Amino acid sequence: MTTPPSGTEPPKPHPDAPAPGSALGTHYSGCFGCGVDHPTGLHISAFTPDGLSVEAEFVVGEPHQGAPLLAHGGVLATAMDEVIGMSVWLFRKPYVTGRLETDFLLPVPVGTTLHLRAWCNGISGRKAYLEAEGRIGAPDGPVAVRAAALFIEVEMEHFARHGDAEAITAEHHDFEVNP
Ligand SMILES: CCCCCCCCCCCC(=O)SCCNC(=O)CCNC(=O)[C@H](O)C(C)(C)COP(=O)(O)OP(=O)(O)OC[C@H]1O[C@@H](n2cnc3c(N)ncnc32)[C@H](O)[C@@H]1OP(=O)(O)O
Repeated sequence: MTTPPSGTEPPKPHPDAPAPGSALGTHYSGCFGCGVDHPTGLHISAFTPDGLSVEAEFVVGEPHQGAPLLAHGGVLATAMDEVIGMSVWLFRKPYVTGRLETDFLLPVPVGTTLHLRAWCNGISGRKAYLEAEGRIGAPDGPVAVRAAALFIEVEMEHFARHGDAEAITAEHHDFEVNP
């Protein structure tokens, strides 16, 4: 379910994608994954090396523990969901996570810098097929976490109908919500 149908081409950068090397802002200041105003969130900040994929560093801290001095798997899955969500946002359409598969390959001690990377393998209709990995200590370090995801394209109206329309219009002036 997270593998693109055969024949699906890898996507090309959107004409309005950020330039290679650009930092990516938060999609919502209150987001648990990337929100700058979230009091206890992961505060992931990322950049795109090529307008197609996303890279970020996440330092595992004491608030992220499951077992003593080891990262909680759910926190790591959240970090993967976040960088994958950032990468699909590069295609300039709103998507939500439909399915997220996560493999935990190595324990991740508190104090570790996880080097995260997310990319898209293909888009077919409303479905985007994405992957991510988290490597310990360096961009070419050992892979500790791997994820595969199916994201589903929605209308901006999805967030207004199920969430907070005013917060969306306040932070997304480039989208028309509930015209
Ligand atoms: C302001 C900020 C902006 C930007 C905001 C960016 C936020 C990013 C945040 C990080 C990412 C998140 O955590 S997002 C939050 C977590 N996710 C959610 O809350 C999503 C909750 N689920 C839903 O709202 C819904 O189930 C949807 C939208 C995913 C799908 O509902 P729908 O629109 O009615 O469409 P539906 O017909 O059911 O599905 C469309 C196609 O996808 C397939 N499909 C759907 N779900 C799945 C699934 N889990 N596994 C496999 N396949 C699936 C269906 O079989 C179908 O295939 P076919 O029959 O066409 O072949």
